[in-house]
Amino acid sequence: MPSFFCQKEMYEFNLILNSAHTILGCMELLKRVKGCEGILCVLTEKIDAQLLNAAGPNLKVVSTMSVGFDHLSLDELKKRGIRVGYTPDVLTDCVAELTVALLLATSRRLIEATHEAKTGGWGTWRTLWLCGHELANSTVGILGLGRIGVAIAERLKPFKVKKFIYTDVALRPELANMIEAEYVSLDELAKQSDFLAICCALTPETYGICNWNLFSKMKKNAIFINTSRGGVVNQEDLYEALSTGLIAGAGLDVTTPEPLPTHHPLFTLKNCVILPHVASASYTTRNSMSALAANNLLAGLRGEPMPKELKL
Ligand SMILES: O=C(O)C(=O)CO
Repeated sequence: MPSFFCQKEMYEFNLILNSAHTILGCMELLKRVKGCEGILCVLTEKIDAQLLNAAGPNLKVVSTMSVGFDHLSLDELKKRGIRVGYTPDVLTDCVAELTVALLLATSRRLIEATHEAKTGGWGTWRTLWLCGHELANSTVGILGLGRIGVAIAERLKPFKVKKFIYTDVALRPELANMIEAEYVSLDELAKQSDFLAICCALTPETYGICNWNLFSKMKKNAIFINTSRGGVVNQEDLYEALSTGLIAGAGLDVTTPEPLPTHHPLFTLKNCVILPHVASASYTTRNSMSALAANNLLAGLRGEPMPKELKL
């Protein structure tokens, strides 16, 4: 995990780098942050009251190499006057691209198909074998319309999608106009969507919002795609919806927990495609995220405006 902890000396910053490709244990992390002025973290590191107390009063800035910030206790950071940097925009294209790939892999059953081809299931050509659902003439719903939702819609439009609809805590007229998306209620989003892409941040309001209540209103042919955070989905309800044919399929890049244990029931379902949180995993994007996170950190340490600061 590329975490850095900074202590300012006379002219330079002293970097304490976790260069191991593992998450530091809680006790180790608490030990290492002591006295630091800045922390550069990734989304697996919980920045909560315990960690902030361990860091102590020198801490001025937390820079997360992620667009999501549900791993940060914002109230605690605000209370202590600690500035926060994050990495929006630089990953939008990459996440949108992966979302489209996951949507197609799920709706056209690509993982099942390659498995059949490899393992002898490929017999004579059969009329309905491995049939899926196509985007042409479909209605695509977006739950949480931000930059990423718009980028997904822009990429899906050439597939001849008939209509884009969205819901959010408020109307997003500027973004919606870019993709000619219509605002609907959450119920209507569930009822009308052939493809439902979840793009909202994980907040107390969105925690578990994709639950039986939502799935039970969806179409039987609907494909559910989540590249936001696992916490927005009630996974027991999703399992029930998928295994009983209430909806046609789900593609998940995010789960609860991560990694999802290999014995998890969702892994037993052919109509559930699960990826290990790789939406932003391109060399270009990860480089941009790292550079932005480092620049946010340095600006915060120097008391300068950050390239991307979260307003607390
Ligand atoms: O930046 C984030 O929040 C991610 O989830 C990276 O994919």
